[in-house]
Amino acid sequence: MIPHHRFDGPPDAPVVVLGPSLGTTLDLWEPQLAALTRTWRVLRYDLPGHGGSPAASGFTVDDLAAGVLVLLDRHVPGRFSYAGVSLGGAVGTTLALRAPDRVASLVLCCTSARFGTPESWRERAALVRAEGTGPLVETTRSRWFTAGFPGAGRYLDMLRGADPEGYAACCDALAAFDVRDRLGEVRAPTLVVAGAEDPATPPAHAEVLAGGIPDATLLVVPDAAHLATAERPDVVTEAIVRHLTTTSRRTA
Ligand SMILES: O=C(O)CCC(=O)CC(=O)O
Repeated sequence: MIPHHRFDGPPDAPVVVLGPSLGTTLDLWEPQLAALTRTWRVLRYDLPGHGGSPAASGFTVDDLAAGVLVLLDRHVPGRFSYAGVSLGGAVGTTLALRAPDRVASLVLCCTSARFGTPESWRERAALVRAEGTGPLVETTRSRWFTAGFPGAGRYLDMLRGADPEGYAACCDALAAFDVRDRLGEVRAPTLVVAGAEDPATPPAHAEVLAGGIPDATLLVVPDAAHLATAERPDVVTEAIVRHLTTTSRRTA
């Protein structure tokens, strides 16, 4: 399952892979692109049924990570850094567990070692299989952004554009994801970012990640909900650049 993807930035620069969240496309990372491509070759990818990736069913987060690794093996055989939001962050944690020698540095944004109950994800998957993503849009607005954030529209359009089966299959993958007992195995230096007002993956989830990963630091971003990278790029982009710069010097 090789995802639709896009490279930006200098071809010879060190690589950072950017993973999107459920319901968004690789354009989620547009606010960070200019800053990151000054130093890194940026590889962004789409989840199944999102953006340019065809829909698929019956996959796990581990399968998503395997697809990213196949993509990297084709284009970037060495080490890489990785930053992911939510489901994209779960893919990053999985890559750090599967390929510890490859992941030089990790950024986990608004994500979790376990995302709520499997039942809640199965219910969401069933709703979307029956009715599409339309019924989710207004409740998602208040999970993704704090009230009054003016830039929500383009991100909610990504959700509206997601293929129902692809979205539902990602929910199934989240239902089965639980790496709480494996966080101590993550070797990559990790920045954990939480939105202070994120109801989907609240700061308590970030505290579990930062407490369990041996070399982790935690940043809680004020005035941000689930898509903190989009709502507070002023804070988050600078933190990601600083972390990648510092840790790639330490580990390259
Ligand atoms: O955003 C994700 O990748 C998973 C968590 C989620 O779906 C947040 C939400 O829309 O409620």
